[in-house]
Amino acid sequence: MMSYVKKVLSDLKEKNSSQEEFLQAATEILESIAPVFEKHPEFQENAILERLVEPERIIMFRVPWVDDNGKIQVNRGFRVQFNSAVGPYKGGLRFHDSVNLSIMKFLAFEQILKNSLTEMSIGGAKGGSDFNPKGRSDGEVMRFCQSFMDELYRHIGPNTDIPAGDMGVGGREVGFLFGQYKKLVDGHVAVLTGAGLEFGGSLVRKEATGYGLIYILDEALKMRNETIKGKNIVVSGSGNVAIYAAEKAETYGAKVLAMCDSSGYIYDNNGINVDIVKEIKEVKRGRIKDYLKYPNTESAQYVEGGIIWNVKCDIALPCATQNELSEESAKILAKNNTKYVAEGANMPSTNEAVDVFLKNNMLYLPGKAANAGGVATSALEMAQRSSRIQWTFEEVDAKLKTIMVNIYHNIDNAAKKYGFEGNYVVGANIAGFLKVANAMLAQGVV
Ligand SMILES: NC(=O)c1ccc[n+]([C@@H]2O[C@H](COP(=O)([O-])OP(=O)(O)OC[C@H]3O[C@@H](n4cnc5c(N)ncnc54)[C@H](O)[C@@H]3O)[C@@H](O)[C@H]2O)c1
Repeated sequence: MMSYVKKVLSDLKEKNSSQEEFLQAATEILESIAPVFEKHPEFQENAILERLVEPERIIMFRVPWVDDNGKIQVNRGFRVQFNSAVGPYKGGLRFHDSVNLSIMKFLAFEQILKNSLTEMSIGGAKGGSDFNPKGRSDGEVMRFCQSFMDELYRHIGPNTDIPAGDMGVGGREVGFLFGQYKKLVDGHVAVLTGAGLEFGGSLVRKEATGYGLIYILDEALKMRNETIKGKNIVVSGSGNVAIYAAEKAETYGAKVLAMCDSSGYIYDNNGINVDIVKEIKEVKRGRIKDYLKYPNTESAQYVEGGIIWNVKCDIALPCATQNELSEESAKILAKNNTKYVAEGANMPSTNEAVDVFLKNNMLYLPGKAANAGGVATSALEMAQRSSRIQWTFEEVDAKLKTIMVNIYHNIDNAAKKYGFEGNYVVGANIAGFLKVANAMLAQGVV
């Protein structure tokens, strides 16, 4: 059934020739689910793939705002509402200068399958802007968020589309976005997750993606009679996902040797103090090299512009951004005898890097499964808001853990069922796809 996949992919490439990241994600996903079409000819008969690769709706809009010097700035806003077969559109907003339509589409496409894997009845979307909050004042970020919402509000709602945070969009930005939405619709509506605890947010949401990554990794290791305890870990990034992955890994008895930002990485053979990284990134909004200015960090070094994957480790956790781990870096990991790679970020490893992991029999947990804890906890936030109940930290954390353990077994079983035992690219894509495809089939040609 590769011919069906090939045909859809070649049409897709022709129509979207400049959308590199989107084509990269689509190629990985479609090629890995090819075995499904032998067992399910009804999917081809009903043009499920042709429909799946075309977003239901894309919104692009102008975001004008005034900076602190009184100068007018113009950014571009996006919302890709890719698939609502399983539930209302759900997916984060990214504010970063690299944002473009290709990146939005790849993220939204991945999100469809990820959300399906959570088993929480949410469809796939993504949005954002080429605005970068880094170096901007709170006032500038607020005015940008207000202008962004002035357009976005008419396209979202608690039963249609519920955005959340992503890179560059944390608690501060969600607060400003929600404030403007509430004013425009005159209602305290649950339309953004990642909300502050004072206005409908959920405990554990902030920690969820990073914690979830460690929970699924822990389960995968347990199944191999291994533990996280005593392992050396490298975590790329130093943002929301990276910080809480590092924090949880340390409580499980691992040592985090290195973390980074887009300028360079810090390295400490005695283990990174995650509380300092939290202070730098969450409070000071500074750079990772500031780590060395803190007390008791004498054994740490900062490597400007270096590739973090050169640091020898047992476990690699890419938690920064797409395509941050190249084929060359994957070969270095393999040479250094790294046995486990679990992705906190979305598509951080290139398709060639993934081939290296699989060829070297490394355990590889792809982002759409391994970082699904964030969106799953967003769905738990929605459940709490609609029932007007607030669960305790322990309750939400326990549910998150159960979800991650279930995802692991779900992708493991799907891989086995289709004859690809231990290949979680195949396992995650097939398990995620089947639910969406069956929902689309049931709903007719819409
Ligand atoms: N926040 C979530 O709940 C969530 C959920 C699932 C997936 N993700 C994904 O995780 C990744 C990180 O998101 P986040 O929410 O932690 O964002 P964030 O903005 O909090 O942090 C991003 C981090 O990546 C670093 N970074 C960016 N570009 C880099 C580069 N080229 N090289 C090295 N470092 C770089 C930044 O310095 C920062 O430390 C993204 O791929 C995002 O889509 C996030």
